[in-house]
Amino acid sequence: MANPSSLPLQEQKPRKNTIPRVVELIILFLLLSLLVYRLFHLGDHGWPWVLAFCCESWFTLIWILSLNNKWNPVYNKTYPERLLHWKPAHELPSVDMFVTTADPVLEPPIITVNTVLSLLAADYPANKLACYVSDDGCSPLTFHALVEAAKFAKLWVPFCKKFNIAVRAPFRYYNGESSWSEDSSLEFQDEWKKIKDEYEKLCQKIEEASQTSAPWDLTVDFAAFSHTERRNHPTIIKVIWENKEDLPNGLPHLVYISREKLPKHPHHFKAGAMNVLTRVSGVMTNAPFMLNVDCDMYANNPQMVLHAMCMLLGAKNERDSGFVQYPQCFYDGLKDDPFGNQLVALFEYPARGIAGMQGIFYSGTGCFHRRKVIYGLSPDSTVTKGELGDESLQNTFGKSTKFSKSAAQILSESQVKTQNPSGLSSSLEAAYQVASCSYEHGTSWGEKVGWIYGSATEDVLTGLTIHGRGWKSAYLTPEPPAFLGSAPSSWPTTLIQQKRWSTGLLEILLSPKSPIIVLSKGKLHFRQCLAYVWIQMWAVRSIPELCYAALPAYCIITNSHFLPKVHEPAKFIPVALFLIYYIYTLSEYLRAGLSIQTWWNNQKTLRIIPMTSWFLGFLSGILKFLGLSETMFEVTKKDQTTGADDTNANVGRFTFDESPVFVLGTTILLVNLAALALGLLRFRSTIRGGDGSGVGEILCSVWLVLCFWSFFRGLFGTGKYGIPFSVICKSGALALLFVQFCKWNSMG
Ligand SMILES: O=c1ccn([C@@H]2O[C@H](COP(=O)(O)OP(=O)(O)O[C@H]3O[C@H](CO)[C@@H](O)[C@H](O)[C@H]3O)[C@@H](O)[C@H]2O)c(=O)[nH]1
Ligand SMILES: [Mn+2]
Repeated sequence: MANPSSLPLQEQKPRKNTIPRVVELIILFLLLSLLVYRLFHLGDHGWPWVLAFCCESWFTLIWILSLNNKWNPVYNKTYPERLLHWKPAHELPSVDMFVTTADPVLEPPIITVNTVLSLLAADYPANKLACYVSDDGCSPLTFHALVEAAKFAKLWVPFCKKFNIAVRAPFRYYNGESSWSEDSSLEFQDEWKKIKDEYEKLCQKIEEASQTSAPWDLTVDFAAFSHTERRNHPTIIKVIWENKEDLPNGLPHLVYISREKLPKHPHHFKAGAMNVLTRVSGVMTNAPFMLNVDCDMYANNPQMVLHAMCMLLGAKNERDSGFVQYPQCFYDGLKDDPFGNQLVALFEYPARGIAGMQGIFYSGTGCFHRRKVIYGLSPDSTVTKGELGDESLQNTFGKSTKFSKSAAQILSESQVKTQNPSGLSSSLEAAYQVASCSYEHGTSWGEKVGWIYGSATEDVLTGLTIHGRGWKSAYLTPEPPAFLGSAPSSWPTTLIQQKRWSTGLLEILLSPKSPIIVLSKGKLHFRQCLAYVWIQMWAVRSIPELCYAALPAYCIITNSHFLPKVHEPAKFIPVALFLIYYIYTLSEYLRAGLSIQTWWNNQKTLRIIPMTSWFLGFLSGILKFLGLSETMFEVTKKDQTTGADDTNANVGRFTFDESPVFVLGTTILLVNLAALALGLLRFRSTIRGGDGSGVGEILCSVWLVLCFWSFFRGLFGTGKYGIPFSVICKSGALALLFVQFCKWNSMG
């Protein structure tokens, strides 16, 4: 038998992919044939033909990019049980765990508390872990909840470890009917009930505190919160719990941080919060690895640290695991993903393929970073004495001597553990210093080190910067999933989230940090660059999508055509494309274990989102580029349970509000309805052929109406299920304008 300590901690296996590849190439061939056909007939038709040609060229380009993404899918397997043979527990490296929260209303503290509890209970020596919570909401309620949570953790964590509980976020654990069977030991049953009671008390305390306006005594522990405003307050740092005796079976440190905020000062949203977390943890515990999660992403697999360590310590070459990313998965997802926001297919196909190149993108949560990578190191780079000099360090990392020392330790990879003989509180002064607004002034934070500023999708930008230095990243998909979060539970929230993402991604593409510029510096792989371009073009893709969607209606209204006629053999090209493409996507969904309904729901949203959210994202990205406005970060609302209550028929129903995204969507629907009405009036001549619009245009228009079916229902819905009257009016006016435009054009 092999010596267990010589077995690899991780393996990467390519995933067989022959049939999808062949189909992808067939689709590419068909797209190219369509383009050739169009080119040959360019002279015979008007501008709809030219526009169709442009759009289809674009779609072909996107197809090539997506083909590149999916070409070499890989699968990583990790062996946490071998890790313990490999290294005794007390030699495992430390990990600082970061949780960000920003708004006690949109992100109820009980959710953050559960995430924190799940992290504190991870299967890892407790004296190697520290948990830091950043609260951009500066909320005494969040702080209060965490203080109470720490008390509960003293029962919860030992209970989880003693009985090897699978799910360590109590709200999920106690959600199941009964988590024990008849033959569980009496001792277990007793503790189970006792702790369930305690958890209910905890929930009640937090609930009560959120009802009353100021239940806490602002004079004692909460004094720091008096006279604070969310956007204007000094730093607050509280060591809620400290593992003073350094016990491996104790409870990890728990620290609350609300960084300083001043009204006119740029705070860089989550990226700014992450940098403060990085620095405060640097002066306090300075672990070589950092895990970060959003407040709603609880650890669902207690071994997630061990799995990540297999990759971080077990990669043949350190450069192969600059960071380790777990997929974003969601709990209690609505049945059949009505809003298309559960991202399963995205994390199964493109993500796995990109993992086979330079590595998956950093996606903001469920990610382990090497601190030295975040501090700007390149793989194999050796740090010179000069760079470790005080002056150089302070220019890069700021004026705190304590922080500079900690950074020097990380950069020179000296194994000496930060000795904090007098405990975390001895670092408080330095912690306050590095969390202040002015600290980053004149340093490299947000530029070369830390989370990079300048995009609402700071995650993709930060990951790109890391790949740009030559690091690779690893994608881990253990079973059960490492982290689970809450997907937006409503349609407006989904569209707003997509808008933020597309804007943020476009911001990167248009900035000096764009992948194309990074590519020219030499360390970003070419195919990886294409993958970044693919995702960062989301917003831009709205334009050809909208144009192409306007074509069928335009042609029907003006009685012209942009598709081959029924009698032409060339008609088989679009028909084959349509059929093969949709069968291909359906097979992807089925292989990933998703339902046909999920596939169809996703296909619909894949048409709606680009034409609505991404288009608005495009506009705000361009405005920002022209310096006319600043982009914002609208925090996504988190619900504790979403689909759990299946008896409620309205769960997953589409709701609408007055947002411009709905004006766009409704307009597209109305235009197509108008076109179809006209087409029906002319139905007989349409069927007979001639040079006017034909069956193809009608079918396309019908298809669009099907894709926008939720909007169709919204026209007749009442209350929040109906599209607001003002939106219908605006859309009606826009639709009329479009019809009028078509008429002018056909006359001119
Ligand atoms: O000023 C801010 C704004 C947000 N956040 C936190 O950032 C996280 C993500 O915000 P959320 O509203 O949940 O956005 P999502 O769109 O769901 O987040 C995805 O997309 C973001 C980039 O747009 C990434 O940062 C996230 O990690 C990724 O999960 C949450 O923990 C927030 O508390 C802050 O700490 N400060
Ligand atoms: Mn989120």
